[in-house]
Amino acid sequence: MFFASDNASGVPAQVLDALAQANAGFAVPYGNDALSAAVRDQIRATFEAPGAEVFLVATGSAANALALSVLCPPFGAVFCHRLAHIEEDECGAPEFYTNGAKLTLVDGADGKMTPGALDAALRSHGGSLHNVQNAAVSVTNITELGTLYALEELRALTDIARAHGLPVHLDGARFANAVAALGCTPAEMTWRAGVDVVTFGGTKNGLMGVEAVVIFDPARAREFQLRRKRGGHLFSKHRYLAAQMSAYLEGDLWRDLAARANGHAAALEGVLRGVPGVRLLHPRGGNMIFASWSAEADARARAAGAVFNAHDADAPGRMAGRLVCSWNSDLAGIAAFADALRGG
Ligand SMILES: Cc1ncc(COP(=O)(O)O)c(C=O)c1O
Ligand SMILES: C[C@@H](O)[C@H](N)C(=O)O
Repeated sequence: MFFASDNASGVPAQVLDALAQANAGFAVPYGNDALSAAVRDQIRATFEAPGAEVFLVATGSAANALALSVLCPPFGAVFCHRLAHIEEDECGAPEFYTNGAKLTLVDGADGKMTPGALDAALRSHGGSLHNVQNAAVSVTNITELGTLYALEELRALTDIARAHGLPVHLDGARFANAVAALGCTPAEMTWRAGVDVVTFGGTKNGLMGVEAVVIFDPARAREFQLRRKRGGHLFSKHRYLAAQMSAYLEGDLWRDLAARANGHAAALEGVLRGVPGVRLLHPRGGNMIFASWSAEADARARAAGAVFNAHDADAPGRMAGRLVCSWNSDLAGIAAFADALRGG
């Protein structure tokens, strides 16, 4: 019954095997080794973007903050949902790595910006010398509330950004879960949908700690390279990041792992719908569910060993939780969780 986060999941054997294989002998450092070069090519092929530049880092926050630093100047503003991870959970890293840019927050139900709200925010900001200048738009898919932007919804936002002359960053910490849910290709959810820079997440989907920043405009790549080094995020023993990512891409393991995590969440959703008093708070887009229940049910579940993050409830006296499923969640734990909520 461990639903705290997909950051808590283990690493599949294929990835551990790849690390062991990459451990043989010596390899030149800092990403100049053959395996790192091969992985960059593998990612370009996965995204159908032969001209893209690819950079591996070890955390999603570093990926986001460094990506935004090449899109937004210190006097700029990044427009994002008010619950965006870059706003809520990165301790000011985007503001730090952009040397002071602001995050301008946009509202929208279920963690999703609407084109109208984004356009209104862009029109009402940055109009004069006295304002921070509108500089970029950031979208998360799967969102922080576990919901999903359809391709046409994503395109509607990027069209608004383009109309205002702004680039788009996609926080893809759960990119694989979104692609698996949409049944689309990586290209269709990125450059073909108007995204300029994407973080291709691996850590939540089974890797030990690797995220790939994919920059579709190579003109921005040199600055990213320098900022990654200056920020202390250029791994010297880079082959171990590359080995994880190589296994992840091999045979589309990344899609399979995400489909499994999404499948476990679908099973959990199905069971929860049958538990009296449980309310689902947002449409499930992938591997995360937000739901509420009585205080008594919450106490029973936690006493039974369920581990999950508390969330704002939908009514006084009720409790709520974020339930995150991983590639290696187990169906027995899902059933036990529902039984604990139900009370027997
Ligand atoms: C939507 C989203 N973006 C980015 C991150 C950042 O990842 P990290 O915790 O590796 O910095 C997370 C973390 O889980 C996340 O949920
Ligand atoms: C910080 C926390 O939200 C983390 N990003 C997670 O999704 O578990």
